[in-house]
Amino acid sequence: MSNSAETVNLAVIAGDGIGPEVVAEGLKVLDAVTTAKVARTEYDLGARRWHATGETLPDSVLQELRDHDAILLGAIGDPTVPSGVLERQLLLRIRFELDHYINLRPAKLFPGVSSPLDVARVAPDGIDFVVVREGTEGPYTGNGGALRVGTAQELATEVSVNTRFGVERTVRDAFARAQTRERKQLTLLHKHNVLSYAGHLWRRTVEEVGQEFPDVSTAYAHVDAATIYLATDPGRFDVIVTDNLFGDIVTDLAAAVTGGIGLAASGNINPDRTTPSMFEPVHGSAPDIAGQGKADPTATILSVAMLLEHLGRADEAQRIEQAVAADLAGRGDAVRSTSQVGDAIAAAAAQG
Ligand SMILES: NC(=O)c1ccc[n+]([C@@H]2O[C@H](COP(=O)([O-])OP(=O)(O)OC[C@H]3O[C@@H](n4cnc5c(N)ncnc54)[C@H](O)[C@@H]3O)[C@@H](O)[C@H]2O)c1
Ligand SMILES: CC(C)[C@H](C(=O)O)[C@@H](O)C(=O)O
Ligand SMILES: [Mg+2]
Repeated sequence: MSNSAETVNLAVIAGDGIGPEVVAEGLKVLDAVTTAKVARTEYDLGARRWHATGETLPDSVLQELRDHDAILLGAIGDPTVPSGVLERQLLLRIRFELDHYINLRPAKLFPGVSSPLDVARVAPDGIDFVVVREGTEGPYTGNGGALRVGTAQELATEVSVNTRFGVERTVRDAFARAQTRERKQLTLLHKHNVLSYAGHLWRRTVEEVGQEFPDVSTAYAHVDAATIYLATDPGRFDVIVTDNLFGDIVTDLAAAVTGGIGLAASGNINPDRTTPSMFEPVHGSAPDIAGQGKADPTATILSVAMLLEHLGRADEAQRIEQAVAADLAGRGDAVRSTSQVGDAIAAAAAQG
């Protein structure tokens, strides 16, 4: 339980595309539910700033971010900026510099939410799992290069970096999460039939760390087969642990089968709490619907719940989850704007 008088120093990066639209609703719900004094600092980062100044993430801003209790991010990325510039130099830089080694992505099918799957047939007991995605290694480290660019002899490499240290801390975190859940089951997703060096490190680490968690059962699936199971038998998963890239891909699929990307929340977490963790929807800036009030803010609102939970305000997080669950149960086919969804959830959360 939290001290209701506490101040939460929150850094807000609304970002690009639908980012500002969904963040506004996330903050609306936060204000409706929390008794903490929220001191917000808004950071103008993303495409607008890059065009205006050429800056992505100045060192001084990164330093300021460190002084907050948590960060709320909307989305980064814009078609007018070369692909990868904002993603790498802004978003990934924050995740790496703040050592967000756990990218936590719950996938839960809420009652009343329609899935493209025939859930009654393929997941009669429901879908409720969490992906523990490694957040600071894998092919995301920028370890690679290109030679003879633009020629017929062009060569490009993108090396996946996996350290025992990085894999072990992720796997241990995933086991610990599995231990708190009813089914206590951990599945490693990898591709050790082909990616032998990294795959065997992950497999051995799961075997070894698993000795510390005898009550957690373990399973393994090659990531390609896992996409089959996510579509045909998603109820089999409880906690998934996987590397950075596989985790990115399977969490978009996980979102799709649990009602859509507009509902999928995430946390970039530093479990050691040496830096502020950052919470954001799994989705991107959705340039195709930006500025139209069509974006579903639910993923951001659920990310705010994860943020509150992380800050020890579990009761407030639960109130948001309950308000979202009630809203989802009653949604039907009605088309509502981004702010109408936010208003409804904020009102329910305030009462809860
Ligand atoms: N964490 C992030 O900031 C993040 C995550 C993913 C992608 N991106 C970036 O976003 C940009 C667009 O990427 P993309 O198109 O591949 O992925 P995207 O997630 O932005 O969009 C994929 C599809 O989902 C829809 N969608 C996304 N969020 C929605 C919401 N809240 N409500 C309703 N529909 C929603 C979009 O309209 C689109 O059809 C790229 O620059 C990409 O690099 C950023
Ligand atoms: C935009 C990109 C760097 C990011 C990722 O790959 O992690 C996104 O796809 C996500 O899922 O948060
Ligand atoms: Mg992604």
